[in-house]
Amino acid sequence: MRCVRAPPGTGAGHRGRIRHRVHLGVGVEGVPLADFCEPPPPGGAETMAPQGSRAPLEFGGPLGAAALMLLLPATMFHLLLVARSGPARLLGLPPHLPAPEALWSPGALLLWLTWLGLQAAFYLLPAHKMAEGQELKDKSRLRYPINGFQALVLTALLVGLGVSAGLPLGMLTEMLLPLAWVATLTAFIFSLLLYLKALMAPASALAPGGNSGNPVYDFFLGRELNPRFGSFDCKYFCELRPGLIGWVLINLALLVQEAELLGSPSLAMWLVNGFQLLYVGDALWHEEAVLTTMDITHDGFGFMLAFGDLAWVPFTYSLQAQFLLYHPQPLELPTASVICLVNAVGYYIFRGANSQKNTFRKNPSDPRVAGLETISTATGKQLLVSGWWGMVRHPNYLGDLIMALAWSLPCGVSHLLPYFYLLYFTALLVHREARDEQQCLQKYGLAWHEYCRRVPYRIVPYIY
Ligand SMILES: NC(=O)C1=CN([C@@H]2O[C@H](COP(=O)(O)OP(=O)(O)OC[C@H]3O[C@@H](n4cnc5c(N)ncnc54)[C@H](OP(=O)(O)O)[C@@H]3O)[C@@H](O)[C@H]2O)C=CC1
Ligand SMILES: CC(C)CCC[C@@H](C)[C@H]1CC=C2C3=C(CC[C@@]21C)[C@@]1(C)CC[C@H](O)C[C@@H]1CC3
Repeated sequence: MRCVRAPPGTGAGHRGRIRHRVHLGVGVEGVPLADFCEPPPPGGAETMAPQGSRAPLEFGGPLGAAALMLLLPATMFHLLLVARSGPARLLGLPPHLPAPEALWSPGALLLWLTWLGLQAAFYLLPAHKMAEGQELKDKSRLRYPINGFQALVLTALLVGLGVSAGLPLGMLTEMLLPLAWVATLTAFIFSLLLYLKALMAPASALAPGGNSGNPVYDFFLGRELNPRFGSFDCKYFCELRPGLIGWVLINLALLVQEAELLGSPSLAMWLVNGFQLLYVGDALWHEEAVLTTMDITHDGFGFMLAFGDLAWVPFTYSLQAQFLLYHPQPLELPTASVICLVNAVGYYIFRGANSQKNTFRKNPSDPRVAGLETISTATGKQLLVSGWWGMVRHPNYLGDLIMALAWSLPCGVSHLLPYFYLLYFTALLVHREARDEQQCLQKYGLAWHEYCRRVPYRIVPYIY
């Protein structure tokens, strides 16, 4: 990287800030390295990163993408089948493969399309706030409705009305297989349409990674960054609405079904439902924060996210509740209290870290974050180096993982199956953390190196 001194008044200088500013190691003649590094060219850091066919391939390239496209749906169906089997062995074969008619049901298709339509209608309702996304390559910013929490409340009201009018919500648990099947088909068809749409999109609309030229890889990762039909943003809609709200609705149906079978829901089922509802409610309450995640700012919308959002999240994230319906677990109050404490600690770290960063990114002078130590970077942005973000480089992942543990503990320790989410999520976050580090290194260069020196652990203090 060529290094020059940033002229006074540019982003790299940050004169006049009342902040404990940290200098980035020492460059030539004792001038801090941060003040030397050339800011990225107009268009932002994205323009510095290799794009299109020059971008390094992720996920094992086309072969890895093809394998994942088979492996992910296969894993989801394996989990759905094993959860209802007697032995519930994560690593064993399911006792029987479903007959084709157990997978296909026109009723499930109708229900699924109605669900997508309902959530799309809620998305299109007037929003109390419109948020702006990150700056795009062409310097424009997209606008997004902030009404996800409203969609959750409206769904709850509608389901509540339905149940009081006699809707057999518990029956949903018997449709999970055909629903998962139509969700997977929808994800395939949707990704294909998005891929074709992206062939006509201008270069400026393409995602940095998903336009390698290899159709399998690009189909998996997604070619277009923010595919839209008018003002309807497909990726933003799918990331938070049908899948996340569907997840808690499936959980609720499992709770209702358990109550019908046992007379009342078990304490373990209450805990799993409560914890995961808190998580989903929190995500929708802080909906705006999703606009800065790599899924929205970096990844295209292809099979990975379409399948992940529409099928993987509702049908595998509800695994603990599925397991509990078929394998009820006794849970004493003292154990339940300890599990609640674990979830509370996880949530405290997760929310504290996410809110601290979001507040800082919105307004670094906000009194809640103004006293924190920072490192200046050549882009003009700063990196927090104390508070949550001074403990490890991804404190929010740590909190998320602790919560994942709390969601499995109510299922006891007799089976590995309910711990699948914790295992998968650890792998996902380790991989995601590595991808984020790579992107931050491209964005912040030397300043990121300095951050890594100051905060050496990635997710778990003193361990990783
Ligand atoms: N349940 C699930 O399946 C999943 C949950 N999640 C959760 O979603 C949330 C969002 O995660 P994710 O999108 O991965 O990314 P993060 O919220 O962790 O954001 C990473 C970004 O934060 C900024 N940043 C990093 N370090 C600092 C610092 N020291 N000071 C200030 N800014 C910093 C950088 O962006 P910049 O500098 O450009 O602002 C970086 O790219 C997390 O809580 C995660 O646990 C994520 C994936 C899946
Ligand atoms: C199918 C593959 C294994 C990968 C799928 C990944 C997706 C399931 C996740 C990618 C990023 C996600 C985020 C969330 C849910 C899971 C997916 C879609 C959240 C919405 C969960 C709640 C948090 O508060 C915010 C998360 C943002 C990222």
